[in-house]
Amino acid sequence: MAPSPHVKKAFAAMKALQIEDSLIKPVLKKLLGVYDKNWELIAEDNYRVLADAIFEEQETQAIEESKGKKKKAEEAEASSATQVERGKKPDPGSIEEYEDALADLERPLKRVRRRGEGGSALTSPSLDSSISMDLTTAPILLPFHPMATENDPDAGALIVPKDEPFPDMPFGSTHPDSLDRGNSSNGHVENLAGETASTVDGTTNDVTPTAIGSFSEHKLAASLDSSALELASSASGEVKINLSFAPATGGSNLPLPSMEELRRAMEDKCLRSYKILDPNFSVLGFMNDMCSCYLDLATKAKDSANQLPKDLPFITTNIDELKKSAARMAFTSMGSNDHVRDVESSTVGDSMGLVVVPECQISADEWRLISSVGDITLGKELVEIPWVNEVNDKVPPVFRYIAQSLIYLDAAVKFSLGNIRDDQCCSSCCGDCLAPSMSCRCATGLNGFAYTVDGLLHEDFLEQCIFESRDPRKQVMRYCKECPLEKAKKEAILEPCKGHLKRSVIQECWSKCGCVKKCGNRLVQQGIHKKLQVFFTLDGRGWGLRTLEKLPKGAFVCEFAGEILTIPELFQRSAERLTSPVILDAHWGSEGVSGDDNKALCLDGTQYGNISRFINHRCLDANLIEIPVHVETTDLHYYHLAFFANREIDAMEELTWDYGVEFNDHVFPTSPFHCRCGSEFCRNIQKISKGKSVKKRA
Ligand SMILES: C[S@@+](CC[C@H](N)C(=O)[O-])C[C@H]1O[C@@H](n2cnc3c(N)ncnc32)[C@H](O)[C@@H]1O
Repeated sequence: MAPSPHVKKAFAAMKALQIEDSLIKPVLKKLLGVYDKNWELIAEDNYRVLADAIFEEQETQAIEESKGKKKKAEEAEASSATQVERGKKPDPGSIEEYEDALADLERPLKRVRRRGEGGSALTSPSLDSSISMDLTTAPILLPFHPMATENDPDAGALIVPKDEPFPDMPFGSTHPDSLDRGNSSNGHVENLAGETASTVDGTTNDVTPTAIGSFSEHKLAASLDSSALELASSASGEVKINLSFAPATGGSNLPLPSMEELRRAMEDKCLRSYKILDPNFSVLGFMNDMCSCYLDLATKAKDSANQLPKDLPFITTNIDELKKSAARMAFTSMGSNDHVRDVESSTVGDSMGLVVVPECQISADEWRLISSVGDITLGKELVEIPWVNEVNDKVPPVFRYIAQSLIYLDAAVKFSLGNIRDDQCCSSCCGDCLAPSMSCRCATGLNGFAYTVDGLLHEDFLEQCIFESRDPRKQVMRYCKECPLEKAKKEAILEPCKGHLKRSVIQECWSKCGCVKKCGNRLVQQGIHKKLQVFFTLDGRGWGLRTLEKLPKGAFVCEFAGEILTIPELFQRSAERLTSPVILDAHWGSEGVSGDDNKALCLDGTQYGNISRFINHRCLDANLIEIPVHVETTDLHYYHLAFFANREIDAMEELTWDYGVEFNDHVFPTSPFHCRCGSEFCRNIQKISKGKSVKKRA
C-alpha cells in the first residue's frame, strides 16, 4: 500500500521539531484511535496535539521510571507489539510503512522545550495517566487567607473548595498559621485536611487538622526545576496546581472569574503569545500569565481604579516574583538564577517539592504597579495606556496616577464662576461652538478658536507657537519686578528676573459657557484619546512614551498633570528629593500677575502625575509642543499645559518635548541629566552658554 501522505506529513512535522521517529510512532497510533482517525484535528496547528502528546508521553515515562514502574511500561509496550504481530489489520495509512523510509534519518535527541518546561495539554487528549493541566475539569484551588480584622472576625478561616472532583489529591497550601506554628515550615506541605503530606525527601510532619477531607497517601511531585510552581501529582498521574491566593490585608470582595473564564482567557493568551510550539514557551511564564489573567478578570469586573489595596487579593505562583513584575514574565525571558534566588528567599523551609508560600503583604504602591500592566492609568483616562519593557526586567517607577492636576497645599488657585466675565464666554450658545452657524464669544478671544472642526490645532496658530518657542527672533521676553524664582532662592541679594517667554495661549470654553461637553472648543478638557504606550528606551533614557497610532500635525496628545505647587514649595521639595517641575510662567511679568508667593505656580508630576511624566526631553526638534490652555479660570497664574503634535508623527515613534533645560545652567535645584536625545541640535553637546529664557523645566 502506498504510504499515506497524512502519516508522512505528521512524521515530517515532528522531525522538524527534532523528535525521534521511535517516539512518534506509538503516540501517533494512539492519537489516531483517540481522534477516530480524524487527520484534520491531528494536523491542526502543525500537528500540535501530536507534539504535545509525545512530550506528555515522555514525561509520563520518566515519572513511571522513577517510580519503578518501568516494567509495567514495558509490558504495555509488549502487549501493543503483540497486537500488531497477531495480524491486526493495519489502519489505512498505517505508520509501519514509513518506518523503513525514515529509519536512516538523523535523530538528534534534543528536546524542543527547555528543561523545566512542560507541554501545554490544554487541548490535547491525555493518552495515559500523564501529567496534565486540564483547566476545564481539574479544580484550581485558591486557598484564601484573609487576616482576621475587627470587622470580619471570620477572616483567616480556610475556604473549603466545593465539589472536589479529585478528593484524594494533596495540595500545597499556604496555611495562615504556617509561619507562626513553625511545624509546617520545614520541607513539608500540608494538605487541606491538615494532614501531613510527604515531601520529596520522604519526611513527614503532623499538623492539626483545619478543614474537612480525607486524603490517601500520595507523593508530591517535585516542582519543575527550581521554579516557584506549586504542583502536586498523585500516583495516578493527576496533577494539581496551587495558586496561592490571599488578600494583602482584610477581606476580599472581588468578583472572581470562573475557571471556564480563566481557561478561555489563558487559551486566548497562549494562542497570541506562545504560538503553540514556540521553543520559548515556558510553564513558568504560562503560570504567571494565568495568574495575571485571573487577576485581570477579577479586577476588571470590579472597578479597580477605586479599589484600596487592602480590598484586593494578590495571586501568585511566587509572591516575590509577582511583586517584581507581572509584565516581566511576559516581556522578558527571566534569568533563571535570579528566579532561583527569588524562590529561595521567599519560601519557608528547604523543600525541593511544593513550596509553602509565606503570607506576604504587598504595599499599596506595589499593588498598583502589578495591576497597572494593562493600563498604567488604572482606568482614570478614557483610554487604556499599557506599559511594556522589552529591554530589561524593570517596572515603571511608583507614582499615583492623576488625570487632572491637584493642589498640593498652599497654591492659591481660584476656580470661581465670578472670575469668568460674561463677555469671556458663550453663555447664550448651545451645542458645538465650532459649528459654522455658531457665533461664539470664545472665538473672539485671544486667538480666536485654536482648533479646527477636525479637532486639530489650526496650522497658523501652531506655527506661531512653534516660532515663539524655537525662533529667538520671534520670542518676546517679559520680566518680573520680583521674580518668584529668584525670591525662592532666599539669597541675601535678590537677583534680577532672567525673563519669561511670552506664549500664545488657548482659551477653551469653560463652565459658564452654554455649549455641550463635546463642543469642539473643549478639546483638552475631554482628555486623552490617542493610543499611547509607556516603554523602556534602549539608550539609557529610562522610560518613555510613544504613540501606537499615526498622529496628524496639530493633534492633542495629553496635558501635563501633577501637583500644583507654589514656587517656595517647589524649592523646599527639591531640596529633599528629585522633582520634575514645569513652571507655569507664561504670564509672569505681564499686567495682572502679582508677585504673591502663593500665586506663582508650577506642576510637579513626580509623585502624582499623569502619562506626561514619561515624556522624555529632546533638544529643539522634539515632536511635541506644549501650549498653555485656559480651561476653568481666567486667572493668569494657573493654566493647563497641553502637548500637541508639532508635525505628523508615525505610529511607534517616541513622543518628546523640549524641556527648555540648559544643561550648563542650573536655575532650579533639581538633578541635571546627561542629555541623550540624539538631536543634531542637542544643547548638551554644543554646550551653549546661558539660556535665552528662564527654563520651563528643571
Ligand atoms: C519626566 S522624566 C521622563 C521619564 C523618565 N525617562 C523615566 O524613566 O521616568 C525626566 C527624566 O528622564 C530622563 N531623561 C529625559 N530625557 C532625557 C534625555 N534626552 N537624555 C537623558 N535622559 C533623559 C532624565 O533622567 C530626566 O530627569
